[in-house]
Amino acid sequence: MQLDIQKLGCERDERWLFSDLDWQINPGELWRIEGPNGSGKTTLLRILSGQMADYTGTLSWHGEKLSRCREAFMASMLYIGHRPGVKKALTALENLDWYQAMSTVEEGGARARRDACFQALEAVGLAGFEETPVEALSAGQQRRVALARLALGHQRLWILDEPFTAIDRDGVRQLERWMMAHCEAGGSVVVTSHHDSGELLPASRVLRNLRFDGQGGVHVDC
Ligand SMILES: Nc1ncnc2c1ncn2[C@@H]1O[C@H](COP(=O)(O)OP(=O)(O)OP(=O)(O)O)[C@@H](O)[C@H]1O
Repeated sequence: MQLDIQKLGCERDERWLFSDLDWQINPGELWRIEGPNGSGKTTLLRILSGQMADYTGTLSWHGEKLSRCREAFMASMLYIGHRPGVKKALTALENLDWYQAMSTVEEGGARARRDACFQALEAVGLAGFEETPVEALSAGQQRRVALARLALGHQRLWILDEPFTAIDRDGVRQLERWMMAHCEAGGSVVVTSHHDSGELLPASRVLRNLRFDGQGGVHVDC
């Protein structure tokens, strides 16, 4: 087991968004989180990714309470929020290089790190835009800079909030392929999307669904 969620609950403005949620995220599973606006999808992802502590219940990572293994958990998890989360004054390459420097153990030095960033930008279709300031990129390209972190990363658990936003059809398919390949290689993905979940995911054997009904109820695929 990877992430074990027991009796999870979150109250906002005197309304329980969800309560008593029991759920397990195992290696090889791709969880699609669905639900109406305001039902609590982003809140759930913020809790899972360790950004929000205002909840009831217990989260465990590989059998250990998250509060006791936070550092190991944060090193194993990649969160990309619904905003691109990139620094607009920096170039695409500088953004990725900075992210790499912050998040990984130095392997092979600065040159190897830079080469990996070039490859990641190429993988998301941004070859030739490496030295472009992010503020001069389109919304979809900015999102692609953020998603390039998936190509760099070594994290087992991906938590992605609305990653398809502003991405064109080819980009959506590519991202779907990455997510499925990640799970088939033993990783896990949790993803929210208002997008009709593309074309590839619905047929994937790794797909599971968690649905908010908008009235405090959550339905988890078995
Ligand atoms: N910082 C906050 N303080 C208080 N309430 C908040 C805060 N952030 C979100 N909420 C409330 O929590 C509820 C759930 O918000 P959340 O963003 O999790 O929903 P969502 O399902 O992701 O919605 P959407 O589909 O619109 O992105 C909303 O009613 C929202 O008003």
